[in-house]
Amino acid sequence: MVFADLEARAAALDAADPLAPRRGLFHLPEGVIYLDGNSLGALPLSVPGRIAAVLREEWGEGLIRSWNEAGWIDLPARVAAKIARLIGAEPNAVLVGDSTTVNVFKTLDAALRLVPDRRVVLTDSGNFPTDIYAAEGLAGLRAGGFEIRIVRPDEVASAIGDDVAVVMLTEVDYRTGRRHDMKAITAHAHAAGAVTLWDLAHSAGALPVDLVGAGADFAVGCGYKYLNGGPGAPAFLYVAPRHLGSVTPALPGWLGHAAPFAFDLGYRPAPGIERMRTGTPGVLGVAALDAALDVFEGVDMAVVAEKAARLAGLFVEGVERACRDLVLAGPRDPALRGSQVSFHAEEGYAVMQALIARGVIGDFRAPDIVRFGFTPLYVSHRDAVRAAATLAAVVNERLWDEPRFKVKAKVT
Ligand SMILES: Cc1ncc(COP(=O)(O)O)c(C=O)c1O
Ligand SMILES: Nc1c(O)cccc1C(=O)C[C@H](N)C(=O)O
Repeated sequence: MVFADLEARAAALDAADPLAPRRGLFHLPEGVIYLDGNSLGALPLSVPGRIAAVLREEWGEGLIRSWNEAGWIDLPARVAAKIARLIGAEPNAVLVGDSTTVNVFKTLDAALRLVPDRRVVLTDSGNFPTDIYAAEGLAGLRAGGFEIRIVRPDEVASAIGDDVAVVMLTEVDYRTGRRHDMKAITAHAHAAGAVTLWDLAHSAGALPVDLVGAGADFAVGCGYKYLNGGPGAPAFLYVAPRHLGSVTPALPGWLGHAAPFAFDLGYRPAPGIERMRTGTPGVLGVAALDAALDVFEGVDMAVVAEKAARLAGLFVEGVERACRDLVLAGPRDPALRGSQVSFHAEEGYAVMQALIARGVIGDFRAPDIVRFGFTPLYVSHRDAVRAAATLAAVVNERLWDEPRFKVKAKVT
């Protein structure tokens, strides 16, 4: 076997892995090595039963009474508190709901209102496009608009000048895995009189995040990636408590009112983070996310990050040893990246399809990136080594060179 030594090392690491028992909390299809939890997390086994109970008992039997009797009305806040622990936020500073894109729009608007005399939103070319689209949409609605200045990721710190109102960044680059230094950039932004908005889509549930320690102002993130809330799961947003009193939502809604059931015609914001709520939360999605988040109970995110670094390290070592044609995209140092690694690959789309056909699921990102997410709660060290061996075989033996692997699907 090509990787006999790596296999032996992986087996020893698995045997000593404190997170290994967590794998049993997930449904994982037979014969699949799942390295795409950075796009859609795997299904926690607790979710189907919880959804069935919400449907049959709470909705079916309880009907409208369940808002009070099953606690639907407080459920988003309970879920938000679970997420808050994972991202180093104050428990009352996170709101669960809407999509990440909507939350970018809402928090960016709130951030800009804090710095009314400036007209630049600084971001980088590694940001996920939806954040920039949402900013463009907002710019079109605000009197006088604002400039969206896009620089290279390595230029961000030096580009924070005294005209910048908001530094809006995704902490972990969705393509390369490169990770920004949140604390340093936030300090830099504050020194220049700007505020920060962090997209944690590829951070929350993958890495230790410390919003309070970094002094972050605003943040958003996804529920369906490392938080395993299921396709289209509710997203979240964060507003630092020091800003909450002065933040008014761009799209106020009745459930964000100080007294929703007074049905006043005039809007008065709720005192806390609830003021950012636009409308009724999707209870089914929030309940699924609630059950899913239990897999993190008692988990130390520092231990998750250490395992992620070992998994990715084994994978990169295996791929680079066996396969000269693949070039690492993004940082080699685990301290500088998130929980994923990517390679530049010629015919990357077909390579990924051939890999998926052999039971190793990652994804492809244009123009030439094959991307692998390592979710330490359910990926083993052996998985990482076997995935590397399968990828090397696909590339070295040109197993991707079949017409069926070149047909582009609607969703990649
Ligand atoms: C960094 C980042 N932000 C935002 C999104 C989009 O989030 P949503 O589909 O919840 O709007 C994604 C992925 O789709 C992402 O990777
Ligand atoms: N949200 C997705 C979807 O509905 C279908 C396919 C992929 C996604 C993703 O989340 C993509 C992801 N943000 C990325 O990093 O590429």
